[in-house]
Amino acid sequence: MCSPAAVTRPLQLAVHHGHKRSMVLDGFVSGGRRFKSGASRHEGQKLQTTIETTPEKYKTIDDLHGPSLATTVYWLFVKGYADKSHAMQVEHKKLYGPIWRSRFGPFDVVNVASPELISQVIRQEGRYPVRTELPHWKEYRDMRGQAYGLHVDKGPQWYRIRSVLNPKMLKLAEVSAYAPVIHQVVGDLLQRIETLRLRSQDHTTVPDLAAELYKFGFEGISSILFETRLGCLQEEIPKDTLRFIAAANDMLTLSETVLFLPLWTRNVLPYWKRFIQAWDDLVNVAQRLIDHKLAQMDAQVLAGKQVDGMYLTYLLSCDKLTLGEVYISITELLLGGVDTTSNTLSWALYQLARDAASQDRLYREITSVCPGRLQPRSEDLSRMPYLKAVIKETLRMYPVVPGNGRLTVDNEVVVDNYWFPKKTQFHLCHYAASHDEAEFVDAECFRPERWLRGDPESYQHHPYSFIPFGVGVRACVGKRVAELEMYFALSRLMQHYEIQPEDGAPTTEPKTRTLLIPSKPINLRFLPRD
Ligand code: HEM
Repeated sequence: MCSPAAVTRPLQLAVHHGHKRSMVLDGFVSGGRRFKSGASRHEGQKLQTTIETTPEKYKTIDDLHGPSLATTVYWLFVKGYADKSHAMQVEHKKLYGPIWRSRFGPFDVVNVASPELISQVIRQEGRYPVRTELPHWKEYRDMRGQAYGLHVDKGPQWYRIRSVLNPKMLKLAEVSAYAPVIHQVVGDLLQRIETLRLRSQDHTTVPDLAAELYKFGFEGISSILFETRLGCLQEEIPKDTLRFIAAANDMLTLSETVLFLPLWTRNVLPYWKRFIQAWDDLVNVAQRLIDHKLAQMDAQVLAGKQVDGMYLTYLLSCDKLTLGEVYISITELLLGGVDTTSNTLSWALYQLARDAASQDRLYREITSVCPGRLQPRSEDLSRMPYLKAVIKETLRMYPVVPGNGRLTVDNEVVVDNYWFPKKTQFHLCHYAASHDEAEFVDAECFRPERWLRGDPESYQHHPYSFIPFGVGVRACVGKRVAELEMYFALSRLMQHYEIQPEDGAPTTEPKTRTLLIPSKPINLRFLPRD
């Protein structure tokens, strides 16, 4: 039961599964010890030395426990974890401990599920971290002679692209420039919610909220990336936009399927052809929108006018990427920015609807900072700690990317006294880490308060127990934009409506479809505030 009183239990800090030797990783003392609660546990102590022990003294990947192929098949298809791999992380951690090996056909993966071990992997990720190989994406790019982009390019080439994409995505001051366009899109979302609510039988219920928020996510990120509106939130969605939305969805859904299927199935089953078609549609629409912007910019230059704009204008005019790289980069940013933001918002609203006290506290904070339904500005957000805490707590409970990856490329690594060769695929179990009771007391309960500094219910946790956007140079490039979209959407929805679940609505569990999404439609009641 998620009772408020239970939160005050102090964090239990146990010595992590008997591993005592301190290890030097990437210049930081890491070791098996867990840090005591408080700031010091977050400060790795810099040392000059390197791993002193020779590989022979370590255990190897073959010493790791884990499910066999048959056991994995049993878990996935008999026990029903095929669409619950987030929950399988938790169960496997209980069975095998915080590090285990899974083999499934051609896949051979080392899972790490404690914050300490996740930090050990990340700290050895090198200068140009790689998440995983995407051979099917590369094959498509090669077929069409396209640029590789963020997900396929590696090493210095990846870093070059990433360095161009970063500044106007990750710097807070730069991202604030997108506030007006995000507010426009939030305005459309509010209208859409109002229309749907009034159209419902009880004039309050909006059915399948996640589907509406998906359109919001698509419109929001497109309006920044393409500097144009696509009309996703209109009653009649333009045909090209529908094709774009369908292509993004198909590509992401089919990406997993085609990776698992053997090559010979491509001539028999429809999936590979549909995967190619989805990519073609995606890139074609993106290309057309970008070419249109380019033509506008050329016209401005010819007319002797100043070329001004936002993200796309910057990418097209900075001369640091080829046009082909701009096409692919913008498409990849779009793919990263739709479901992630929208699903997080869906879960936040789902939890707030069920927790009147949290919703009330949030509403009071918003009205005190932005009275009379004033639109929040970027600078107002620093006075809205509870709003930020709500989003953090949502991402802790429902990390939309429930598992991340790191493929060791340049070096062998040592994790938890095991030595791993180059080309080892690690799976970082974000979900298991952020649901660990030792890190987050009453981990299954929604408690935004735990993120408030100075609040009696706040406490320290290991920094790697909560990394929903990843960390380091490869971390999410869209973090700042995602946060701005979610803060603005949530605060303005709260200004206009009190939200409630439908009467007798059952709890909605998450399921994994690469991302962590609701397993069934979320229908919520939107009651207008005075
Ligand atoms: C709630 C929202 C979001 C969450 C939780 C999220 C989470 C993540 C995570 C966990 C990664 C992997 C990081 C790593 O490997 O360390 C990632 C990568 C990425 N994300 Fe996001 N993301 C979100 C929103 C966005 C948005 C809005 C965009 C686009 C503007 C975006 C674009 C990307 C891209 C392009 C990458 C790959 C970066 C690279 O490989 O260099 N994401 N995201």
